[in-house]
Amino acid sequence: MPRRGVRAACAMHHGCMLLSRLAQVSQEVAATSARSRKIGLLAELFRDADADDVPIVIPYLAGRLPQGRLGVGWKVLSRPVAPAAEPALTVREVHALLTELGEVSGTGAQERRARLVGELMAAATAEEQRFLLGLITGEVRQGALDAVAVEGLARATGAPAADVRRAVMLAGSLQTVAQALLARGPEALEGFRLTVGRPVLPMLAHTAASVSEAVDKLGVCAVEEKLDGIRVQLHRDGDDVRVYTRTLDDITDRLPELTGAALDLKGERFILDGEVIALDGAGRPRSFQETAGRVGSRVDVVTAARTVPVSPVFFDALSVDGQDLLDLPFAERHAELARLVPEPMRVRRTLVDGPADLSAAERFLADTLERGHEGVVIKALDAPYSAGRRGASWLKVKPVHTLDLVVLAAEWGHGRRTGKLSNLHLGARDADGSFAMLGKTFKGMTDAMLAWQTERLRELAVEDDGHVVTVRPELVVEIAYDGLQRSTRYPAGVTLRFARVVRYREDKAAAEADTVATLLAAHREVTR
Ligand SMILES: Nc1ncnc2c1ncn2[C@@H]1O[C@H](COP(=O)(O)OP(=O)(O)OP(=O)(O)O)[C@@H](O)[C@H]1O
Repeated sequence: MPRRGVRAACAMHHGCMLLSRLAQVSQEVAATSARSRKIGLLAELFRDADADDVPIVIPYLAGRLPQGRLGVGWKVLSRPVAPAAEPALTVREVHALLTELGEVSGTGAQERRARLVGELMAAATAEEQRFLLGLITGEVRQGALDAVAVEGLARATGAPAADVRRAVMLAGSLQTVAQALLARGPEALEGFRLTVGRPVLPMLAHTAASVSEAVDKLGVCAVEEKLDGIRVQLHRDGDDVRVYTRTLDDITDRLPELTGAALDLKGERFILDGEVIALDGAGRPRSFQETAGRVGSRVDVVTAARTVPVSPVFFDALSVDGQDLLDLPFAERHAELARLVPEPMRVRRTLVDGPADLSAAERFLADTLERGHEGVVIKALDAPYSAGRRGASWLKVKPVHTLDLVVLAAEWGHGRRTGKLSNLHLGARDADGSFAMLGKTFKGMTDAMLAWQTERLRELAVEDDGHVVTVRPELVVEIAYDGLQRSTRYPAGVTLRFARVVRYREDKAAAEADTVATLLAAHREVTR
């Protein structure tokens, strides 16, 4: 520091934000539990911010690193460095340096990383050092920051919050919308329209404990089979077909079957929402790993498609013939879907006439489980498509409960597992954005999973004491368990019984993991 290139770029923008401001606001937002105060703090920050700083400011406030992994360990980070007396670092300088840090590789990488961290810390004040440490180790997480930021942006720019939310869902990125809003004002929101070829975040479901609970809540509803495959969004514009995952990755090339299916449909322009799944000759689902393998690997697509062919099964239509259907009630969207997509390519469903018709819904669930699927999704017929949100109008019911937890640390294995990171420390999200450890498991992992997790966890490591490797809390893993038991050794006062790994959920971010509160609510009998 100072890094000349970055400084020069910054000097041209008078509004270049100082890191000290960001650190200060971050602390204030964390310290208050009042949502309106958080919104006010963020609105004030956004008003002062340069539009180009905002795509950095938002993830840093939320505790996310846009660079992904930095490869810097605790040993390097915790080395004491005399702090700067005066704040001078800009947010953009820090971002450039962390980006450079993330790109360091090859021989001498460790020394080079240590030197960069030293430079960064020496340029930071004591308060900024604390902020950076929290950011890099992933300890600082502001849960739900994005929702508060949407409101803050609305207040700072005078745009209606609902319009900002809709733009974010259509853009699939809060940062993009924030930048456009601050650069051009509320009119910029008109640029974010549903467009064939541009993916939007999918609508998600809440959990219901039983079919009757769901039908009670929703009244007249559709009960649909819940297929345990991979969520896909299919876009067709003439001959151009694109397939996106739930995290908006383009996987068109990996699933040639979907391009074929899209081109066979009668419509020329549409966006469909559904699941892709590998079925056996009898139409029963093959293992989830087989479906996931098709989506996860790019190697020899032709052979893969021959050995494990997958089928698309659609359940919603977002756009047909250039008409945006998002705000239409589900019943009307489904009518469009049925017009376009023939029966075998749509999920099975039954319509239920409210609680009086409960037995029909229960029979449908039993039949769906019988056919090897994991449960049902029960949907209100009058609800719009709330992209990117866990709408209250989709409720999933599954007999087997699993948890999506975050790996906090892992222990080096023994015997057959020497050299592998084996025993996982599992955490659930807590109200303050941190993670509470719920227990450990080394069960349920295949050899391939062990090898994979060892490699991934080493990349995320922040500390290794030779026994336990502490990692940035980023990997989400799906855990099956037999219940909870009280334990004073864990912060939530409970631990999982017979926890075992089902699969890694790379499609989920740590912020989407299950919370301590929902876990305790689901096991009230243990905690009472
Ligand atoms: N008929 C259906 N309607 C909606 N989603 C379905 C349907 N069948 C299967 N799904 C899948 O179920 C998911 C909805 O569950 P949810 O939004 O809670 O995500 P999730 O946490 O990944 O769910 P889970 O962990 O239960 O698989 C969808 O993302 C989709 O992939």
